[in-house]
Amino acid sequence: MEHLIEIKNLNVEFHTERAVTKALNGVNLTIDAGESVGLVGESGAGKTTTALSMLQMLPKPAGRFTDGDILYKGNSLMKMSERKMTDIRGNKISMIFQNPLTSLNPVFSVGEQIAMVLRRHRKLGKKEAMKETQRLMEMVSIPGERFNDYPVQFSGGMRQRIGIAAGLACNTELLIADEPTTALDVTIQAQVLMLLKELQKKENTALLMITHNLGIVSELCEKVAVMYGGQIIEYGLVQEVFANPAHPYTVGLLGSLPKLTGPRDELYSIPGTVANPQHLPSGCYFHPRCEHCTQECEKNSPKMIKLNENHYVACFRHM
Ligand SMILES: Nc1ncnc2c1ncn2[C@@H]1O[C@H](COP(=O)(O)OP(=O)(O)OP(=O)(O)O)[C@@H](O)[C@H]1O
Repeated sequence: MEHLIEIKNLNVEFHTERAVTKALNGVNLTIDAGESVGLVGESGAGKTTTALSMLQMLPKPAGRFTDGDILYKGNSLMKMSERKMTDIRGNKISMIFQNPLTSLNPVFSVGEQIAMVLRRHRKLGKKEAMKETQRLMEMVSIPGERFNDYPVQFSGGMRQRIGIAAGLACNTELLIADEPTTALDVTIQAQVLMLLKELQKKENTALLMITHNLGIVSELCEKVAVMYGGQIIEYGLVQEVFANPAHPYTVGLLGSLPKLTGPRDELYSIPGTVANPQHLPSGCYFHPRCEHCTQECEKNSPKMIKLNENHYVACFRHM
């Protein structure tokens, strides 16, 4: 079956006057139609860079693809003309950001902004676009009469729901949500996430959920990809990976979650600091923090291996 998205050995660097940051170091990931995938890992692991690469929106001139490819339904995004890419961006692949105020333009009403997307990508006329915008706003429980209100007139939770409506405006095939609820308080967070899940299922949109929050992944996603040092080091069905984490880093991430039931253990935190992408270690990037580290781990980089149909890991302990 053709994948909706196939990221193959993706390498991205950021070149600044001071340093070269190796943000992505051979990312491999597939997303199929309608599938929901959680992308997790500590700050700096390369999650946002992976997402921006899919939209060909790396900050320029610092961001550079140095190797690999991204296929959208079998076609290379790297080789695509800017015109075709503009059509895919915001139409087939959309992104919801952490703070929707930065992606919503303050000088246009929210209705106008969604309508603009519809007119451009779905070629709707003015009246049709307005009607469709109001339908979308109501789908995320914002009254259609608020079409002419400006972003500042909405609460944070409402703005994020508008972000979701805008993200889904064009029969989007893949919605990328980058920490979409961290700026919201917990009850509103839960509402926005439930809505996202509901709409994703209803519209059969694939979802890439970028988050630090493993609880969100277990609620919302079928699959999970764990990132470390610009690589995916464990991947599989959420139930399988969370029940039997195979990479010591994933074990650490899951161990650092507070338990709601049972005896209260000390909260575990992974020793050491996140790999520095300006000075990556030799061998397995996690080895300086790993309690199972051997000489092999210091020297060589582990390849991703299949543990079973639903579970893959890159760690010498499993080879
Ligand atoms: N425009 C840029 N210029 C230079 N370095 C950058 C730039 N954008 C990102 N980086 C670096 O690339 C690495 C990966 O960053 P990225 O934002 O993808 O991580 P992340 O996993 O999304 O982190 P977070 O969870 O904090 O958002 C980091 O070391 C970051 O400092």
